[in-house]
Amino acid sequence: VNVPELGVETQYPQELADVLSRINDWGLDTFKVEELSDQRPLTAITYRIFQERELCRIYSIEQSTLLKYLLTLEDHYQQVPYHNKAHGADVCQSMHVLLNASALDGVFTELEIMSAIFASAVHDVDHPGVTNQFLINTNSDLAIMYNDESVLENHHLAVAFKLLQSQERNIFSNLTTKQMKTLRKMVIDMVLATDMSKHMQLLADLKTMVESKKVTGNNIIMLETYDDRIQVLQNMIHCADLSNPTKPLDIYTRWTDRIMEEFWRQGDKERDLRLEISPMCDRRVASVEKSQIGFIEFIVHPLWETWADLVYPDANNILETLEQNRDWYQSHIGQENGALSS
Ligand SMILES: COc1ccc(-c2ccn(CCC(=O)N3C[C@@H](C)O[C@H](C)C3)n2)cc1OC1CCCC1
Ligand SMILES: [Mg+2]
Ligand SMILES: [Zn+2]
Repeated sequence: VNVPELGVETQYPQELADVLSRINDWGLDTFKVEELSDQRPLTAITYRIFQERELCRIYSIEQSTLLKYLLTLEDHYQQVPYHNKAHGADVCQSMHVLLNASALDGVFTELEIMSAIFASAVHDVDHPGVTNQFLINTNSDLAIMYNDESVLENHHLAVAFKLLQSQERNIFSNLTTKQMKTLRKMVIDMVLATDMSKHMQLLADLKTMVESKKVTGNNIIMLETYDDRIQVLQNMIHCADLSNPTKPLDIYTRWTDRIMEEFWRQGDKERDLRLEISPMCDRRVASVEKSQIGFIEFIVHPLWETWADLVYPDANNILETLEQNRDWYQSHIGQENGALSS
């Protein structure tokens, strides 16, 4: 079965190839891929990463099977402002770059790498654009199904694995039973780690690992146990999920626009339901810049500072960009949308 060169049909083959040639760079413009791929950023980016890492050859994955899975996966991302297929594509590409840190050279097996790329691509599939707390507060079917515990993250995993059950989409059909068992466990552990409620524990464990960091002669991290290996991958996908503030400013501000619109729509629902409006979800008292500064100060910078210690000096530029972006938001408090800044 012949497949399109870039995995997706496009009226702009040369431009799309040019943007995708930056697949290994931290500043790849996911929005440009979204526009040039006819709204197929997740398929285009993930397909390119599988090619880049020769995963189809290593695991005998039919390219047409991979594309069928990716296109169906992409169609199962909902049309919400932020947690849509572009976010899935962005986290997948960010993870791909983080896996390339020289401090991690040769550390992870190809199966662990494929698990990490797959986990990132699927990590928010079928996200409804509201938080776990909202689903719990509104007695949603999903909260009932998952007993209020990591409701969204459990759902993303169930959808992702269910899509694999059809033979024409089963990209892992040529893995051994043991490999599939390992992949499934690692993907579950990584996606569950993207639940914000796990953040403090993840960060505490990462700090402990950094303090007792063991490296080889050429400064490569040594990870002996499964727990150590999965802990690094869990923090890695969490970093990728919280990477917007570390990207070039023009890209970062577009993600901010999207997350705020998603939060404000949740606030609109809460207002209509006579529920208390969640923090940062009331479009009438927006302080977009202050929210981002708080998000960076309390969550993103502590996490990325620790990650930068672990892979020192590979993430230094990322940390630098994060600090510059924080300063930019600091100097732009209350200016942008002219809204009353509380
Ligand atoms: C570009 O801005 C953001 C980008 C990403 C996030 C963010 C936080 C945690 N995650 C991981 C997923 C998650 O757990 N949640 C639960 C809740 C925090 O809502 C998040 C959206 C999803 N993602 C937050 C961002 O900004 C904050 C939210 C509005 C202003 C400050
Ligand atoms: Mg999520
Ligand atoms: Zn996410």
